[in-house]
Amino acid sequence: MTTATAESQSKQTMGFQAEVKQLLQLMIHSLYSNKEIVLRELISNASDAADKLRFEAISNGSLYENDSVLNIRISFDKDARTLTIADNGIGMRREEVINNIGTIAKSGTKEFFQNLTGDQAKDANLIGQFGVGFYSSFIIADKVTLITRRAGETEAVKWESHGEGDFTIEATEKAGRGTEVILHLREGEEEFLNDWKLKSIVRKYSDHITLPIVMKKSEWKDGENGEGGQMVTTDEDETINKASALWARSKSDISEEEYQAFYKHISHDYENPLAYTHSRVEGKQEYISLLYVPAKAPFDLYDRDRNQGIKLYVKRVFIMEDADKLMPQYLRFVRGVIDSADLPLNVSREILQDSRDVEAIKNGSVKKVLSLLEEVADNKPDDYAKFWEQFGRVLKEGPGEDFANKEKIATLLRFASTQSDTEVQNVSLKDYLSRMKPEQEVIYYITADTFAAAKNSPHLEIFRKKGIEVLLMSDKVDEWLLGSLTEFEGKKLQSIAKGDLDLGKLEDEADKAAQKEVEAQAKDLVERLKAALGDAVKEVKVTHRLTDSPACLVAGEHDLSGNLARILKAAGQKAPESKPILEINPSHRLVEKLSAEADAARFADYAHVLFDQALLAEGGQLENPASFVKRMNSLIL
Ligand SMILES: Nc1ncnc2c1ncn2[C@@H]1O[C@H](COP(=O)(O)OP(=O)(O)OP(=O)(O)O)[C@@H](O)[C@H]1O
Repeated sequence: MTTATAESQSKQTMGFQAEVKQLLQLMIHSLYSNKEIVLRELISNASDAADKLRFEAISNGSLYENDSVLNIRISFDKDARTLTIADNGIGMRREEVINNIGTIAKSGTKEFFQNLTGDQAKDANLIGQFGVGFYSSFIIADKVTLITRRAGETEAVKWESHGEGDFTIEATEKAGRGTEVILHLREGEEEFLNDWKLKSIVRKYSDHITLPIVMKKSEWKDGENGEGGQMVTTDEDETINKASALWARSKSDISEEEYQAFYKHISHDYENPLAYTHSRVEGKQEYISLLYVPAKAPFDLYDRDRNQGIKLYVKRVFIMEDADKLMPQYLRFVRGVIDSADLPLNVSREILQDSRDVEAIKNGSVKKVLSLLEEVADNKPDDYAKFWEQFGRVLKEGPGEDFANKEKIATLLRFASTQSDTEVQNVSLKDYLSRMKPEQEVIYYITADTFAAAKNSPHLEIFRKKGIEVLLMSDKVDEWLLGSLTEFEGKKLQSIAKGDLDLGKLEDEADKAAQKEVEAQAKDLVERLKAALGDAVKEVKVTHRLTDSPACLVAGEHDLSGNLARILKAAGQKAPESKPILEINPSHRLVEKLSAEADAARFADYAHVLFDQALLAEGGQLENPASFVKRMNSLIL
């Protein structure tokens, strides 16, 4: 990944990975107005390094090297124009420095770069989500020196770069373990050499960091001989943040701003969260959870390999960040902290996997998030609409994944419907039930590849005529959802494009008698069509659903819908072969014309065209488009 050109045994110059170069350029330009984040990012890294040391030291106490009071120290040197952020955390070995600081090893890097638009405001937001981390240093520094020693090792490493194309790396000495980042400030960045200003930035961004952030105290010194006084730095240390785990504090002591700042710290998001829930659970399992729902979906929401989301702590000690064990996939957008009082400190990923305690914590946390969403849906519908737009498609994975909470998730789902006929998904199943006709027994829906195909589907004709609402489903995940969500509050969900259409009590006896009569009259035609279409269809029937279109295709009651079969095929999966049923509308002029056609060859052409059109109307693809065109032409001429 990096190209090494050895300059000497001890000092090497190496090129940044191409993506790093690109990111550096972009970042310096688009985040320039956001300089303060540099401190936030570097403090955050220092705090992670301390967490890692604490965790490793559980099994190897000697890593503390007689220095177990962990902290972060910030200092500046006005004359040298440097700002230094130092920690006594885990530190890095030479290869770690090269791998961590010279390359971007994150999942989703490619998607990230593809998403950049060149629009500064939009890109700044994306870069924020991606997490600029250490590289943000170059927003305010034209040279960065990093000196680090891994806990337990003797050799230290010095890394240095101007943030352009390359960096140097060489061996050095460092007494204490941990990392020191020295920013050589750019011209015009003097505010970072101001004691008061630095402290106010640190307080703003890092109050919730659990480590003490220490700076030298400064005090006012009067001038001598009547000259003006000035602030001078003393030798005394001062802790400038609250340094307590925010989630462990009592709710009433935490301000809205602190909750928001903490969210930004753990999520690297620029925006405030949409909602959060903070609770202390006591009883069999004791734990604290502070869980946030973001306002915006991250660019890698659909990347199933991402493992971030929930940080697990045991008695304030950071253990790991592993969304999988603590949140189900369908809630993978949730960010936050879970701090258990019962799990062993040396808990490993394997233990987490099988732990009943962890399962209980997970179940409890899922309930909290679902209740939070319910609360937002009930009390802040505009916020819920925003949530749905960002995460609705992910939540739709829920009923298939989380059987125990199926009903609860179902009440949170929103759909587009024929009620408003717009693409906006804002109809809940409860709304639907409340609008159902008194005689209506099931919830009707249609699935299609696109919203337009669903909305314009011929299958809807009878429903529109009778004023019966139908849910319009066109997200890919809808088919998966409908596989597990088959009823809601005792009412079955029924596809209007599958099986025989039985409108039950929505039809009166006169309707049914008229239908029977049409069927009897079309019996001959149906037989001729079956013979002409042969294997292409499972059956031919007189429709019940169409009023304006000549024909439509319907899947058998127990067959896959045409839409699902196409999704599976596109995904390269084998779908069970099932032939569609062709339903015809004998009162349509085209069908009348077909019925009157005595010439067998022309009749067959009409029959195939009718079938192919019905397939096209529902978003399907013709097996043999050329023969469709040929037939159409022969009929036109
Ligand atoms: N002070 C530090 N001590 C030890 N390791 C560090 C330190 N700073 C950075 N690193 C290492 O360098 C890696 C890259 O840091 P960087 O800030 O670029 O990204 P990150 O922290 O992994 O991601 P993000 O900032 O998006 O959370 C870190 O994951 C960590 O392994």
